[in-house]
Amino acid sequence: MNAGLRLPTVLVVDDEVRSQDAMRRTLEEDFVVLTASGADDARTQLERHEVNVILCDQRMPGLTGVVFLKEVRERWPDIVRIVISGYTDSEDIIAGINDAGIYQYILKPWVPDHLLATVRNAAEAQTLQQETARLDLELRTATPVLRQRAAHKLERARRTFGFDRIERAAGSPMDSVCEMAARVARYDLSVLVLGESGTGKELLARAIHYASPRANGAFVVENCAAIPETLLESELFGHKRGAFTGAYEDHIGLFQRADGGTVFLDEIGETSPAFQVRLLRVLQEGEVRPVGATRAVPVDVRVIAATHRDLEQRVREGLFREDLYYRIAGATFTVPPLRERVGDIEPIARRVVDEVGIELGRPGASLTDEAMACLMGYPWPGNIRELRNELARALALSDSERIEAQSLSQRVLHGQAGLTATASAAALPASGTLAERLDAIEAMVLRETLLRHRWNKTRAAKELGLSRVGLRGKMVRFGLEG
Ligand SMILES: Nc1ncnc2c1ncn2[C@@H]1O[C@H](COP(=O)(O)OP(=O)(O)OP(=O)(O)O)[C@@H](O)[C@H]1O
Repeated sequence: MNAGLRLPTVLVVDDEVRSQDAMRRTLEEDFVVLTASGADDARTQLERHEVNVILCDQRMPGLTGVVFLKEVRERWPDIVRIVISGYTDSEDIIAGINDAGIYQYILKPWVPDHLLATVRNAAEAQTLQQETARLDLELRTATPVLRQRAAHKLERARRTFGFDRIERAAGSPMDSVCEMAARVARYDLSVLVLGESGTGKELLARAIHYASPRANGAFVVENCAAIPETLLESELFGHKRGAFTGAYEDHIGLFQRADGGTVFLDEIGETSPAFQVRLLRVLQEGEVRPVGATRAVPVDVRVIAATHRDLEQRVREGLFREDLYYRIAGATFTVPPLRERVGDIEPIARRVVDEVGIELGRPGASLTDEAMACLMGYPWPGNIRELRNELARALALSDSERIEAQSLSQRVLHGQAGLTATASAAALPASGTLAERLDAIEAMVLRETLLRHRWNKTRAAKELGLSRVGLRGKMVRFGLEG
């Protein structure tokens, strides 16, 4: 161990002292280990120390680990979250995996080597982003060898978070969104990302950051709808000790922490007029004044905002300030819902199964063709987030590493939402030429019928009034395989 290096800090939250001790012994060579026996204790530790990784038991007095980690995600989004649980808790955890943004869950009884490897990987993922903030200096001042190393690290971050990370099929509507966004990324314009929940707005914002000259700086995320307004101001702009009850120490806000980088303000449409005034002032003046402070601090950040609302409509209704709207909407992108880009389902599902497989400790997981066909026949009102939850649940319930159609939930299995919604406006593609929209509907009907007939082409063709050869031709055209 090198005494000169600062070890990353892990906070272990467990009400059993024996488990705390066992984890401390496993981790203490590589990490500074803090412990807490419950949520209150953990909050105090998080307020006092800079924690890199949190390891939390799912069974806690008063609330579950996942619920607590959701709060941690909202208040301290940079901390990597790991939950430890018994097998019987898995349904709860799966339901909360995305909400709480859990990096991994570890099953009890845990094995020391596995626990240590998981926490090491988590800490590495966390430092990757922080390291990029230091690269700028390194790049400017370092020897050629160090400069090369810094450039290599930045390249790694770009690969992890860049436009290539946004899975899509060839010719997807996301191609033009990514192409335009990549162009805009180079300039210091504010960006507004519109789109339904779970469509990948944050992913697009991250890709813009890493394709921008600010890539060496931090990318910080704040969900404006997740915390009460007073806390939001203090989170973004910081506060001075004693500014309000509970402000025991000075707190540096996200704008200052992201100096030189990008702040992603999610759900901006939910903010109040009073908050909008404050934000507008910060953006106009390029400085923040922490709550309770007398002096303002200059900050240099690019703002990318996102909302699932129709923001122009909210401006017309007087719910969102017009001047702020024009300030944040330097360039606007709309991420289409998944049902309008059915072709993207396959590559996204493959990526998600890979990721979820690793998160659940089952790497190498895959989908049968029948399961994939079910995914493609369903309209995904909750978009990619719903797809992710569905696949995590299906993999957890599968006996093998290959997810069968039978492991999918009833609504996805029977394409029921797809079938009923085919007739409803909700599933109809809302953009594209008439021919493109009719194609999307035709593909959905074919998929659903084939699925019901378990890919028996003779029966599906009969029901649809097609010849077998005619059906085969359409299947090739729409890329449908049983
Ligand atoms: N094209 C894609 N390829 C792979 N994964 C994707 C893609 N789009 C979204 N995802 C994944 O889907 C999940 C939801 O994406 P993200 O959080 O970016 O959506 P969002 O629109 O910002 O959601 P919300 O509005 O609810 O905050 C994330 O896990 C993200 O990694």
